[in-house]
Amino acid sequence: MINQGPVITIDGPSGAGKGTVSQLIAEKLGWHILDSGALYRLLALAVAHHGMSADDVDTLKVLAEHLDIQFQQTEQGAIDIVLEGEVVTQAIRTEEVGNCASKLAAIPAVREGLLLRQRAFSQSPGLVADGRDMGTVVFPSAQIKIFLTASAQERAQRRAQQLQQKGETVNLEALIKVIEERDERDANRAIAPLVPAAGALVIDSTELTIEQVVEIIFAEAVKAGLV
Ligand SMILES: Nc1ncnc2c1ncn2[C@@H]1O[C@H](COP(=O)(O)OP(=O)(O)OP(=O)(O)O)[C@@H](O)[C@H]1O
Ligand SMILES: Nc1ccn([C@@H]2O[C@H](COP(=O)(O)O)[C@@H](O)[C@H]2O)c(=O)n1
Repeated sequence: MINQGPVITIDGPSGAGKGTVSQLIAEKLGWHILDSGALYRLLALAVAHHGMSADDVDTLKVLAEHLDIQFQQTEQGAIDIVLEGEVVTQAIRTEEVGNCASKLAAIPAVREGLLLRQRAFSQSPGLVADGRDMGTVVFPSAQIKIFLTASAQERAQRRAQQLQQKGETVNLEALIKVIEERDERDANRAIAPLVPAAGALVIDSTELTIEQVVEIIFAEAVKAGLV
């Protein structure tokens, strides 16, 4: 693997705060960011758009390798995610797309198809990589490995708040069930299951604020001489 700079991996279950924390750490360090879940979500959307079958694993692998994706900076400094020419930044964030992504993510050919694309994000001055297998499979030599978790109840409440802010109606019990199902599938699949990487620092954020989590990880970066 060509490593173009240091890597901090942040793995963990859905809603643990990986994306939020990765963004803040990357901003603080001036590093690149990889939201690997977005790649699985984009693939799920592309599969639906093309009416493809999840059984056709050879075609899925080719699609994963060649998926036409762009991350475009907007004038406001946000990132637009573009799939095959269409802005899908919001469309990929639904629980339905997350669930389809999680089903595709259990297929070895899909993971192989996305592997090199993910590694290509490792560029100077450094990368913060958020996902499920960043520390175990994609960047096993990462300088810092974090496993960020929180109780399913807390994660569902955070997700509910997020959805309510977007004007969506939420059934908390149903959301907990969906989150637990996704956890179960991600943690028990045969390939690249969601487990803490060897040597990972496990952070349970159930009782922590976003700022406290960022502080802990930043302190690790200082300790490792990355800052
Ligand atoms: N420690 C925290 N305390 C309170 N809210 C938090 C905390 N961490 C994250 N959140 C909030 O929880 C929600 C989910 O966070 P985020 O999207 O970062 O999770 P995630 O782990 O990336 O989830 P996914 O894997 O599904 O993308 C966001 O609204 C975020 O602001
Ligand atoms: N490294 C990864 C990242 C994600 N997945 C799968 O994609 C689903 C959606 O991810 P989000 O982080 O955007 O919620 C997730 O449930 C995983 O099944 C993965 O397998 N590996």
